[in-house]
Amino acid sequence: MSAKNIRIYDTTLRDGSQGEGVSFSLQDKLNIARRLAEIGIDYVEGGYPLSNEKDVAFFEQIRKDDLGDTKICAFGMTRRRSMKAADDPGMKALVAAQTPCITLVGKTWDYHATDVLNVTLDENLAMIGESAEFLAGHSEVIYDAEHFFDGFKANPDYAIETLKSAASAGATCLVMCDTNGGTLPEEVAAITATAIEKLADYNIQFGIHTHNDGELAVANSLASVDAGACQVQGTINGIGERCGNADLISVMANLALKKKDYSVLGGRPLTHLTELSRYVYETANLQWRGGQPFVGQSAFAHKGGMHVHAINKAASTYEHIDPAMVGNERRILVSELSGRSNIVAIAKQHNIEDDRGLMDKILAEVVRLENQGYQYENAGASFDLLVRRITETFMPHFNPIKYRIVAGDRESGSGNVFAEAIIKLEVGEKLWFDAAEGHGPVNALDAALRKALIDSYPCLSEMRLIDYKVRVVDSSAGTAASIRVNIESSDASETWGTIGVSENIIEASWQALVDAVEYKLHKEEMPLGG
Ligand SMILES: CC(=O)SCCNC(=O)CCNC(=O)[C@H](O)C(C)(C)COP(=O)(O)OP(=O)(O)OC[C@H]1O[C@@H](n2cnc3c(N)ncnc32)[C@H](O)[C@@H]1OP(=O)(O)O
Ligand SMILES: CC(=O)C(=O)O
Repeated sequence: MSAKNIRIYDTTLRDGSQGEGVSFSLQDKLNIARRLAEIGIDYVEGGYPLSNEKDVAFFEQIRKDDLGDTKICAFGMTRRRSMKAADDPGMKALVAAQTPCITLVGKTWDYHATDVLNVTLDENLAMIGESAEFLAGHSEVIYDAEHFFDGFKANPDYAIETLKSAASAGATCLVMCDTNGGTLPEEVAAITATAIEKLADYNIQFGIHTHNDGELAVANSLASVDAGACQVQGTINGIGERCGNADLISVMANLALKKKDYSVLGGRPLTHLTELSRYVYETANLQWRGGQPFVGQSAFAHKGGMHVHAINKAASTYEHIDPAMVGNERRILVSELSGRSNIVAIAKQHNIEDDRGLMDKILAEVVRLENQGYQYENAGASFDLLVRRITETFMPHFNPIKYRIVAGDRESGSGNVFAEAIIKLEVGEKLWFDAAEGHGPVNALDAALRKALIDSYPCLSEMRLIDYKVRVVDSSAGTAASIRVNIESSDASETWGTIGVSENIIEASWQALVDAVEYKLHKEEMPLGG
C-alpha cells in the first residue's frame, strides 16, 4: 500500500511572527515564502491582510511569483458580530489579497463566544457559516477551529456544531487547533477520531494545528495524523505565540522517516531541512537552537568517549537516523570526556591516518590545554589548527607582531563609546601597520586585522564574526582566573568556532580572532589531511 501523503501547512509568516522577538520585514517574508515553495511545502500562510500594510504588500507581490504547487493563504477571523460578511472589513481584506486559499479562524469554545466575543452561541455559528460561505465564493477555504480541543472538552456538541457550520458553508478542510497548547496526545487522538466520525457525512478533510505549551506540539500533531488528520499546520523551528507551534521540521522528519505509512512533500527527500531551519533562524535574526532535534548543531554531536568509541564501529549505536537524510552532519566533540576514539573519529573526518602514537600526542595536548581552560567542544576550527600544528601541516599566513588597544574613546555629544585597535603584522616579506575603530575593543581588533590582511587575502571579505562569548574559567594551574573567549565566524558555506584563553580578555579575544582567520585561509587552500 502506498504511503498517505500528509499536506504540510506552514504558518511561520503568520503564527511564527506572533513569537516574541520575531519580526519579519516584507522582503524576509517574500524570501521565506519562496524558500518554502522551493522545498515543496503545500500551503504557506503569508499573514493577516486586515492587520497591517506589510501583509497587504506581501500578498500583492507574492502573487506575481510562480510557486509551483504551493498555495499561498491569507489568514483572518470570521466576520464581526451583527454585520454582513460582505460588509466586514476583514472579509474584504481577505478577498482583496487574491490568494488561492483563505484560512478563516472561528470560535469553537462556547465560553469564548459568550464571554470574549459577547455573542450568542447561534450568532457565533452564523458568523462561521456566513463568513465561510462568502469566502468560498472567492477561493478555497480552510477553517481553523480555534480552541477546538478545549471547546470540545467543555461542550462537545457545540464544538461539533461549529465544524458543521464551516463544512456546510464550503470549507474544504477543518483544522482542529490546540490553541492553548495544553492538550495531551491521547486526548488529541480520541477527539480527532470523534470529530472525524461525527462529520463522516460531510466528505471533508481534517487538519491539526498545535501549540507547544506542554512541549507536546509535535507529538500531538502525530497523534492527530494517526487518528485521521491529513494536514499538519506548524512553523519552521517551532517559532510562534508563547512557547511556539509544532516544529514542522520535526513533524516532517518523523512522518516521512519514522512513520512508514506516511509521506510528506509528495515523497521528496528531506535533505534541505537543516539548511531551511538555519535560513529561517538567520532571517528572523534568532539564535539557532543547538539541541533542536534533527537539524540542530548538536543533534548528531557526540561527546562521551564511550559513545564515540561505539559510533566508530556503527553509527546507529548512538544515532537514530543518518544525519544526511535531513541535511545535517555528525560532529565529534573534544573535551575532558574524550577518549582516544574522539580523536580518531575527528582525524578520520580530516583524512588523517589512524596512527596510535599521533592520536595519543593529540589527546595529551588537548588534555594539557583543557587544564589551562581551553575547551574544544565549540571550537572545532581551533582544534583543526591544533592538529595541523602537531602534524606539522600548519602554514601560518601571517605573523602577528603586536597590537594595542585604546578603549573607551567617547565621541563628543553622541553618547557612543569607541575603541581603537592598532596592529602590526607580517605577511611574507611585507610589514603591515594598521588601525581601525570599533564599537568595542574586539570589534576594533577584528576590523584592524581584516584591514591589514584583505589585500593579501581577498577571501576574508566573505567572512563575518557572528557570535562572541566570554567566560571566566578556573584553570587547574591555580594562580589567576583565566578568561575563555569563544568566537563563531561564518562565510557562505560554513560556520566555525575558535577559542582563546588568557588572564587578559583582549589577549584571549585576539587568539580566537587569529585562529578564526587562519582557519578560513587554511580551508580555502587545503583541507586538513589532503
Ligand atoms: C489563535 C490565533 O493566533 S488568532 C490570530 C491572532 N493574531 C493576531 O491577533 C494578530 C493580528 N491581529 C491584529 O492585527 C488585530 O488584532 C486586528 C486587526 C485583527 C483587530 O484589531 P482591533 O479591531 O483593534 O481589535 P482587537 O485586536 O483589540 O480585538 C479583537 C476584536 O476582534 C473580535 N474578534 C476576535 N476574534 C474574532 C472572531 N473569531 N470572529 C469575529 N470577531 C472576532 C473581538 O471581539 C474584538 O472585537 P470587539 O473589540 O468589538 O469585541
Ligand atoms: C489559529 C491559531 O493560530 C490557533 O488557534 O492557535
